[in-house]
Amino acid sequence: MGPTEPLRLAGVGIGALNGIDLKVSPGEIVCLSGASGSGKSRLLRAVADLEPHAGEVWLGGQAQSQTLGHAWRRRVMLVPAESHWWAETVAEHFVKLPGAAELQTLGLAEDALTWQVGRLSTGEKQRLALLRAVSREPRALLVDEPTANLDAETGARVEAWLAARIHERGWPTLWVAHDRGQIARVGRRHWRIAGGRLEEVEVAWT
Ligand SMILES: Nc1ncnc2c1ncn2[C@@H]1O[C@H](COP(=O)(O)OP(=O)(O)OP(=O)(O)O)[C@@H](O)[C@H]1O
Repeated sequence: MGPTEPLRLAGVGIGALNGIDLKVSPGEIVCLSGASGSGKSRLLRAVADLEPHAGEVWLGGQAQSQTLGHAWRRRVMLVPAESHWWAETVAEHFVKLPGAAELQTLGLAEDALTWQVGRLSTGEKQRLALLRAVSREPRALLVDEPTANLDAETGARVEAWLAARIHERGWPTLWVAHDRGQIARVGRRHWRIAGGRLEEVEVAWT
């Protein structure tokens, strides 16, 4: 059983967004959408404490403002649209190496961990960055368009795998998505940023 702490945004303000109150329960996926440039990524960066912002973010009883940035991000883990890679090979970026079955589920070659980072395609980077984040056992997840660079079939696999991990581990999750089908499949709640405001949209169950 995973941790069971909610993630709570209390009066968060960044850029054009102000006074955002949002509670994400353990294992719950809240989808965020909005036009390009509306502030989705910045909001995730604020929740990850990567940009100065107004308001407070809570992970259970722990306040972001009372926690060192790196310790906070170890728990409230952001997987940005463009992942960062600093060492030469893929495996060096993992604290705990994923098994062959997990690589296969994500459509990755079984020797992908031995690869040089420089040869990774955009979609391979995206999948390996998700795997890396999940394998670090965070307490909450922030994912920015996790299937954006993938073909439909691989995207569907990654989506199902990620949603299953989130539910299994009990991570409260903010998931930036554009695809209505994806939002309906993974999210119980959907918030859209429009005109500098966050508004709740009814999730169309299919
Ligand atoms: N550090 C910053 N200071 C000021 N403005 C910024 C900063 N970072 C981003 N912005 C601006 O804030 C707005 C929101 O950016 P953000 O990256 O959050 O958009 P987004 O909704 O994620 O868009 P996309 O879907 O294109 O990724 C953009 O107009 C961007 O140029």
